[in-house]
Amino acid sequence: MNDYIIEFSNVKKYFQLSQGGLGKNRKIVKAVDDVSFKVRRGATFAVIGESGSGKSTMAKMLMKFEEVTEGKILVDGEDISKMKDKDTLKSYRRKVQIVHQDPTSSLNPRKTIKEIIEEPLIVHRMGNAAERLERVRELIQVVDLPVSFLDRYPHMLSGGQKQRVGIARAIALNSKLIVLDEPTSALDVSVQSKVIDLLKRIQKEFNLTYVFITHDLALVKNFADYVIIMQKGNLVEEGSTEELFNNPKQQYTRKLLKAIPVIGDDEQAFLDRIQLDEYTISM
Ligand SMILES: Nc1ncnc2c1ncn2[C@@H]1O[C@H](COP(=O)(O)OP(=O)(O)OP(=O)(O)O)[C@@H](O)[C@H]1O
Repeated sequence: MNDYIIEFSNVKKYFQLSQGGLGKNRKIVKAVDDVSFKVRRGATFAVIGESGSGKSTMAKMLMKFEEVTEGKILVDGEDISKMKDKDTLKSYRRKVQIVHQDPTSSLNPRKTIKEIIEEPLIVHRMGNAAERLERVRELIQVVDLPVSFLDRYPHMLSGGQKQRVGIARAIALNSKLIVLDEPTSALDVSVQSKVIDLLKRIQKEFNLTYVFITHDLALVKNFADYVIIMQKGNLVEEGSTEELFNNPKQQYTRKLLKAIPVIGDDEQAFLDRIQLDEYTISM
């Protein structure tokens, strides 16, 4: 099997704006401009960049919510831009799932937790009702929530608990590739650490690859294996997390690293805890 689960080769995504100029003079936004990288299977691959640098556009292309303008994206060696028919797309979407930034807006408030986790199983016609219920019960326990939560509605859960539900839903179909779109930025620092612990544990358990989109460099340092830095649609630097933090080559990266806020006591405790969890079994 190929070591790399994702390969971006000279990927471009240009948006033509409907406003601003006519004909040839129509304005174009180069959201992603000639970007190439590879993501190793089982790794946590962080995509860092300021707002507007192209992170979400890359995730959308990976999930086939946007088409590439030029270039190639291979997933498991297959060129996803060639996937057009409904069935191929549907089976591709089983492979890649996303955990959204804000669990409050990403979980349907009118559905129970059981219905929310079960939804992808229904969409992909997995099992009968009894088998699905069995799977949902298993999933809620994987994310360390009690089975009794299945009858509750999202508003009855805390932010961290809701994000656990989002994670359970993302792994329901046994997808191996998960896009984490700022998965902890809407959570308190103490809750963040627990969600990161959970993500680390299930990554090992199910051999997941994470594409971790974030602004949070402090978190990247303790969570990611490999990092790319995006600026205005361009990939400006990449490397292993250690390499990049210890020896940044580009001025822009150095500027970003300098901008990591001085961390407060509870954040330091959070980072210490993450490091500690490398060596201990977390609950
Ligand atoms: N559908 C679209 N039409 C036109 N321009 C777009 C579209 N989607 C994104 N863009 C533009 O592409 C650029 C990259 O946007 P993108 O959302 O990928 O950045 P980002 O790094 O994810 O930002 P954020 O961290 O704020 O989510 C921005 O200039 C944005 O305005």
